[in-house]
Amino acid sequence: MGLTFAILVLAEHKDVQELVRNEVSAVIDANGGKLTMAALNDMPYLERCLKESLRLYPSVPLISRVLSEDVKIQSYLLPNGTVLHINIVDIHRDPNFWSNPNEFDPDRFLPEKIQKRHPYSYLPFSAGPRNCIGQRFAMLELKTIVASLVYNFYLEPVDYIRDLRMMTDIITRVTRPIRTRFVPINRAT
Ligand code: HEM
Repeated sequence: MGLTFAILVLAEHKDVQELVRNEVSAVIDANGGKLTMAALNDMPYLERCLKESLRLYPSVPLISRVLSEDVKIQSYLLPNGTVLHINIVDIHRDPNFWSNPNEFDPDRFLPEKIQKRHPYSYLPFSAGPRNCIGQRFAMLELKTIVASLVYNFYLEPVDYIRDLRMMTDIITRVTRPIRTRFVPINRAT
C-alpha cells in the first residue's frame, strides 16, 4: 500500500511529480543511466515525497502494546497490563504537530523542519525497540520503484484518493482495485 499511495499522490500532484522526475533524471543521467545505491541516496526530494505519502497514508494505521508497568500521561494513569492502541493515522494528521495536516507537502520533511517537530509525531515504521526492522529496505524499495516509474512514465490519475473506500486491517487496505494511467516517456527523441 505504501507504493500504491505514493503512485496515487504523485499522479494527483503533477507539479511535484515533475520535480521528482527532474531530480531522478538528473541523477540517473549523471550516473550513466544506472540506478545504483549511490544514485538512490542522492534523491532527497523523492525521499521527502515518500515520507509525506507515508504520513498521509501510513500502511500500518495503528500499533498496540501491553504496558509492563503503570504509566502516567498528563492527568491519566494507565495501569500495568493495559492494552494500548496507538493511532498512527490520527497522530500523522494531528494539527498540534502538523499545520494544514491534510495537505500533501513534501517540504515538511526538510531537515530544519524535522528538527523542530516532536520525535514521535511521525511513526510510519513505529519507534522504540520493536520498530520496523525493514524500514531502510522498504524506503529503498519504494525509491527504486518510484524512481524507475517516473523516469519512464508520466503518471496520470484515473481513480482519485478522495473516492477510495479505506478498510482497516493490520495494514490499511482499499475495498477495490485502483487504477493509474502510465503514459510512456519516449527518451530517444
Ligand atoms: C512501507 C513499508 C513498511 C511499513 C510502513 C512498515 C511498518 C512497520 C511497523 C509500523 C512496524 C511496527 C509494528 C509495531 O510497532 O507493533 C513494523 C514491524 C516490522 N516490520 Fe515493517 N514495515 C514496512 C516494510 C517492511 C519490510 C520490507 C520488512 C522486511 C524486509 C519489514 C519487517 C518488519 C518486521 C520483522 C517487523 C517486526 C519487528 C519487531 O517486532 O521487532 N517491514 N513494520
